[in-house]
Amino acid sequence: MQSLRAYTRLYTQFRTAITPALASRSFPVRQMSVSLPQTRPLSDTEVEGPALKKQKIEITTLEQKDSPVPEETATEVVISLESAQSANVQKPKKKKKRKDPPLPEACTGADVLYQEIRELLGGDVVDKVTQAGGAFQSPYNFGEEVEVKIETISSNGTGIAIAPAEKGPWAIIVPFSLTGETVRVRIGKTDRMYSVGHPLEILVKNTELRDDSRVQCKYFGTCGGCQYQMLSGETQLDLKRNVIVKAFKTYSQLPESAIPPIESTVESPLVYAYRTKITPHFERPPKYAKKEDVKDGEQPPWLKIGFNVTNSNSTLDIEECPIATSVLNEQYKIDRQKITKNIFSYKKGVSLLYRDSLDPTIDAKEMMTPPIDKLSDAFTRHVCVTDQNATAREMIGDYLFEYTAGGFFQNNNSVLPLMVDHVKGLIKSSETSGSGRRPTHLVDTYCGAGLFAISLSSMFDKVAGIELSKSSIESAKRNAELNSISSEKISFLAGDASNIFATVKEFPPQDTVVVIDPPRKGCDEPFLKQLLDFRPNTVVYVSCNVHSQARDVDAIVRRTQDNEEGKRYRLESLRGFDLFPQTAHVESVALLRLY
Ligand SMILES: C[S@@+](CC[C@H](N)C(=O)[O-])C[C@H]1O[C@@H](n2cnc3c(N)ncnc32)[C@H](O)[C@@H]1O
Repeated sequence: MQSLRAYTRLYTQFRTAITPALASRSFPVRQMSVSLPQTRPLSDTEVEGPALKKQKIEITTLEQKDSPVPEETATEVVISLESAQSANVQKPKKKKKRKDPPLPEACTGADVLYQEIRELLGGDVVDKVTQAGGAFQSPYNFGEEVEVKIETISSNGTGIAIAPAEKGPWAIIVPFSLTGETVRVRIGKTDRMYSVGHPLEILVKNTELRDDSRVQCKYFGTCGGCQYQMLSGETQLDLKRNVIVKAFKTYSQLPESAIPPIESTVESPLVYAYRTKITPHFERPPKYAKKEDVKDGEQPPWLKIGFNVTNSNSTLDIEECPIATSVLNEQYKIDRQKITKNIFSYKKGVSLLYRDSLDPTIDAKEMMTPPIDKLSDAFTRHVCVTDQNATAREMIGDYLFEYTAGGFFQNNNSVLPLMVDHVKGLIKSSETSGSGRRPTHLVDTYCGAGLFAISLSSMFDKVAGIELSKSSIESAKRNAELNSISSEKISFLAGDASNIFATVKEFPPQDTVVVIDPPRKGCDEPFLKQLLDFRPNTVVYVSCNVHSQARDVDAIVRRTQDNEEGKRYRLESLRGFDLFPQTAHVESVALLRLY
């Protein structure tokens, strides 16, 4: 009888929590529309930055789930509770004390957030709570509504509030909120030392920074792609500079005197319609779906094609993404209709690819044969490539790059020439502030399709690039050919970045520049060891994750300082580039030189 009461209580709690969701399938959209601007979405995957991954919606227990709650899942849970009631009710098993999951991997988004929460609550306090087994014990109930005041904006772009003293040390992270704002939130999922607070209404706005009329996307406030559309460009650049400052404070132990003044973040010429790759996704039809649901090609409510809802694994249906280029949006619109029509032919969820490309049907050699008529419509026409294995191409500065559409290439080509020019300027400064000599050799590690190796090649006598992806190396070789760089001068190798040093033994380290542009996790120990053994005069470290960059730069500087003999690296320049406007992501370029 007692167990039955327990089930009934749980069932009632559950119904109370999900009633708003059942009233509207787009629960979070409704919630956000109360007070936050309705606007736009985006994003994508892998090593490059803003990431929206396709994930299956799977909700098992009330405690585990976070809004929004899809109706079909709610029904499933109700059925299972009812069948438990009618069956021979077994005594619920005593819950085993759950062991806390391991700490997040260093330098990941989860780790950065945890470190920032530790900093706010106090490391000792957090350690005490953790030892007492309370790191995942939220003082709030799931679904509870509370008012919170935002203390700061985290590096991932969400506001962080601290729970009042009587609740104990705890944080609430609130997407789309700003420092100083008071927000009414609905408590969602719990993580290590924090709860997610879904914003319902901003009671006190930070009018100095926020102007909701800036928002250009109707999905903004719900979609997980953008965080900053309500801010001016200038504020976004300042926040990103601050992310670099914090990263070097937290992830390097370099003294302040060893960190140069961090320059202002370089603005992207395009702040909307800049993104050259998007990867929206959708799930196969749910079990309850019927073919008649797709009447006259109309999209049924259960079909969501788009990106993830912020802080959630569920998909938000998105018709267009204003930060993506127009050719991507045009193709995506057409495909949405086709997918809807054929949705019952999909047996699995799908992640789509949209890549902006110069028209690949035009002969590339012809494009690069002088005189290059850059004004010709045919040569500058952009198309959308959707086949992962097809070739995409773009012009960066005076160089043409081809690559496999599904492979890596930077996603904002409007700002790339500025970043490449900045790297050129850093290298040139060797002649004045460094060795006083022109560096003659370049090693481009993690080179992808050869962006830096090729763009910088005119500055050097010899260039070598290395990259793990064989298809990217094929592209890099072809790009050297397309841009008429001889194989005597430039070579590319497929393999682990650390292997390059064995192949460039004839490169004079004192006249060599090494460019490092690793994936988000940064460099591994074998790479750092080989780099430090080789000891090039100049290192330019480009990164889409300033936290792993700060850790690696620290290792490079301190390990040469610890070595009493010989020269030491100095961090000479640090600057952010806004490759991802409207989001919290920043690309960072560091210069290290041996003295
Ligand atoms: C951030 S991308 C940079 C690519 C290139 N520099 C560019 O800007 O286009 C990082 C690249 O590192 C490659 N990569 C990942 N792990 C690697 C490893 N252990 N050794 C060499 N390359 C690696 C990835 O395939 C990816 O192309």
